[in-house]
Amino acid sequence: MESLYSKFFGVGKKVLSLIALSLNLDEDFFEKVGAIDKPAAFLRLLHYPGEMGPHQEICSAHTDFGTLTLLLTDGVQGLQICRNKLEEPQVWEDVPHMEGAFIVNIGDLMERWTNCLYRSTMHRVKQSGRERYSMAFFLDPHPECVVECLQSCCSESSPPRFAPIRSGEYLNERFKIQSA
Ligand SMILES: O=C(O)CCC(=O)C(=O)O
Ligand SMILES: [Fe+2]
Repeated sequence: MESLYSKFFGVGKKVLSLIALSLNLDEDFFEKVGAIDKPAAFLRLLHYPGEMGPHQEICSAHTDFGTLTLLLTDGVQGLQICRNKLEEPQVWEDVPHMEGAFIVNIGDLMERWTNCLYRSTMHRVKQSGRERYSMAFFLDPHPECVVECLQSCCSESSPPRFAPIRSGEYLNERFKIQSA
């Protein structure tokens, strides 16, 4: 489990360095500000039994709260994304399984950092009638990490949409709402 965690961590770090380069930042920017942190990053092992009652969605539509999420599934279909979460009605697309590939979901804190340049991915899991296993690795920043609009993501015509916030404060609030 330890080495699996380290592998996910390494891939997450690499993806974050590519995102940093795409934003004209140093490649280790997110690492330096505490966006990637042990043990804030955590791995969730998921098992969906084949028969889950009358509900169509076995994991309802949501965005993940943190920086990035890496997903590995056993290939059983069910995961869907909505490319434009603001559109009504929402349009859902199946995420095709690619052997050996990670699925990368952008989280809400990355959306805040980039002033919506990178939008957090709205996703859900629909029941397929088949048993399904997946692993989700959530890259959450250090609780003290302050998430504020990046210079390269705002301008006079596109001012910051979100106030700076400490990651711990933001995530606690989201978890509280989720479990209410
Ligand atoms: O099982 C999956 O494919 C997705 C799980 C998920 O979105 C989550 O745990 O946040
Ligand atoms: Fe999720």
